[in-house]
Formats: sequence, C-alpha cells, structure tokens
Amino acid sequence: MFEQRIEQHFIDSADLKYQAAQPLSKPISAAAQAMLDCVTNGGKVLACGNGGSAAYAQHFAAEFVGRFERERPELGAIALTTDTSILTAIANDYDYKVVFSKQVRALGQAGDVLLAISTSGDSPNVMAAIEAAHERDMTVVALTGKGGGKMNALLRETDVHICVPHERTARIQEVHLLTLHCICDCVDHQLLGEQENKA
Ligand SMILES: O=C(CO)[C@@H](O)[C@H](O)[C@H](O)[C@H](O)COP(=O)(O)O
Ligand SMILES: [Zn+2]
Repeated sequence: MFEQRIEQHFIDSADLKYQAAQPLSKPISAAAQAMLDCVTNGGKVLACGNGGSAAYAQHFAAEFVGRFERERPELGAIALTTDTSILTAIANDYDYKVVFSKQVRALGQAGDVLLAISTSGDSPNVMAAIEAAHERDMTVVALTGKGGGKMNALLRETDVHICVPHERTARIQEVHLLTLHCICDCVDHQLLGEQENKA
C-alpha cells in the first residue's frame, strides 16, 4: 500500500547522502578536530536543539560520555535539553528563547564547544545559545540545512558550519545523524588508532 512512498524515502535519503558526502566531509572533519582539541584539553561539548534535534543532542552526548563503537575514556558532553526543571523554570520565568543560552552561560567555559543543531538555522533559542557561547569564548559547531538561515549572520570564522544542502527537514535530520556518527568515529580513530579487523 505505502511501499512506493517508502521506497522513495529511501532513495531520496540515499541520494542526498551521496551528494552531500564530498562537500560536507571538510566541515565535518573540522568539527571532529574542534571537539578533539576541546576534550583533550579537559573541555566539554554542550549540545542543544529542538524536537528531533533535541533527541540528537542527547544521542550525541550519550556516545561521547558512554561510548560510540569502541571502548575509550569518557568524553565530556552535556545535552542542554534534558533537565525539565531547568527548562520549565527558564521558559516560565523568562522566555523559551533563553532555555539554552542561560545554561550555556551557567556551564560554558572558554575552550568548550557548543553543538548547535537546527534544520532551519532559525530557531531563536539555538541562536541565543550561539551568542552565549561566543560570550564564553567557546567554539560553535552548527548543524543546519535550508541554507543555514539566520545563523549564517551569527557564526564566526573560527566556528564550524555544517549546512546540509536540502530544504526538507526530515532529509536534513537524516544527514545530521550521519554527521554526528562521523564525528564520533573520527574522534575515536584519533584517540585509539585504526580499528582492528574482526574475523
Ligand atoms: O523532528 C522533527 C521533524 O522531523 C521536529 O520535531 C522538528 O525537530 C521540530 O519541528 C523543531 O522545532 C524544528 O526546529 P529547527 O530544526 O528548525 O531548529
Ligand atoms: Zn523528525
């Protein structure tokens, strides 16, 4: 019944991944290097986003703090999307726009990295988090799509912008997840060396 629609989703997702592999490999590599520099100097990654991107912030933090594919020392990462008391208090007492930026000001230190995830590049609370990260002398790794939206104007030369060349939210998110797994793999590879071939 739905088979044709479903097959089209698979084809469209695979097509975008083929097209984006070459242009995104450079910024993804730069993001991995920025995070390596951060964690090897005792820093941490603060991650934020809304909806599906909030889930990705948590997914990424789990792979840094826990593990990705191989055993390695724990790496510092905190998703700013998980503490409902903090989120509800800030949204209730101030504005939803500042739910992440206040946490960045509270927890962020020079040398830390902000992982800012927004498919549109326009979410006000993620934009405010980027401004707060700059105040704290943090590097920003931004994952966006749709041309990068308003975040283009906020990001600095020293930041890393990974902008998925597509307009559809679901497709962009699919590449964002692949991107996060690439970053984890590059970090593990740098820390642990070549993976042993398993028979
Ligand atoms: O996962 C999805 C849609 O696929 C949604 O939950 C989506 O993440 C939400 O609508 C977000 O609020 C969109 O925000 P953004 O990606 O534009 O920053
Ligand atoms: Zn989704």
